[in-house]
Amino acid sequence: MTPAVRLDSVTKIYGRSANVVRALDGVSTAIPSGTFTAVMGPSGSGKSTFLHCAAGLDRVSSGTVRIGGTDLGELNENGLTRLRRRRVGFVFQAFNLVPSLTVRHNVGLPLRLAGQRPNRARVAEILERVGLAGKAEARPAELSGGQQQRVAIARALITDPDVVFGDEPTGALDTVTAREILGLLRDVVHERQGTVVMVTHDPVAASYADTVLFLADGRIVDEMSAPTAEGVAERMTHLGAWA
Ligand SMILES: Nc1ncnc2c1ncn2[C@@H]1O[C@H](COP(=O)(O)OP(=O)(O)OP(=O)(O)O)[C@@H](O)[C@H]1O
Repeated sequence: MTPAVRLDSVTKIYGRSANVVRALDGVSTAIPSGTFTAVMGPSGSGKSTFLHCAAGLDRVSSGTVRIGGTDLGELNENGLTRLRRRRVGFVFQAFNLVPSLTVRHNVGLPLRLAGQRPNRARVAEILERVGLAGKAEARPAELSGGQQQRVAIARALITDPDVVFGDEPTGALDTVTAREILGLLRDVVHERQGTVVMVTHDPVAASYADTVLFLADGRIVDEMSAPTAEGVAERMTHLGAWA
């Protein structure tokens, strides 16, 4: 089966001459559909760069990135924009909802941007799935942080994307709410055969994933299946993350 996301020998270089930073250095990995993957590593190891390159938010310096078999390097800017709108969902630490729009309109926004009219029943179904039935007409400011992140997850799912990318999606939430959001992401993956790739600093968050990829100095240095928070924390300590 075609992986949801595949990177082959991906290198990303920032800067030039004396100030060159090799943020990704020959990264190859295949993320199967229907899995939840966490990306961990010390500060500066390349996690955000990995996420941005894998999601088509940033171009790679060399190597290839494929989403569901589409080589992103072969797409022009319009093609890349279309792919990001239709085939990729994003969930950020800061929720990034539009304050003036209702929950229903926030959730339908990716479809509108893609030139489609959001189907009310579909929006209602997604809102129910994320535990927000009855909040369709609320505005973001009327919701708790956890509820706002649920709206962001619903918005990420509305296009039925090949993959949802999360950048510290629980970083702004209290522990209990973070656990609920992680449980929701895990359920989405397992019930809908969705695919989630999440960058996190938190070993407990990573333990909700099926697989953890460990980055150090722009390379994948380890991979852990069925992770436990303790196992992930121990691995991070060996990488010098908390030295
Ligand atoms: N736009 C940029 N210009 C120059 N260097 C950059 C840029 N973005 C990232 N870098 C460098 O690339 C390397 C990897 O950065 P990246 O942000 O991907 O790491 P990270 O693991 O996400 O870090 P953190 O956990 O601190 O967010 C770092 O050395 C960083 O300084």
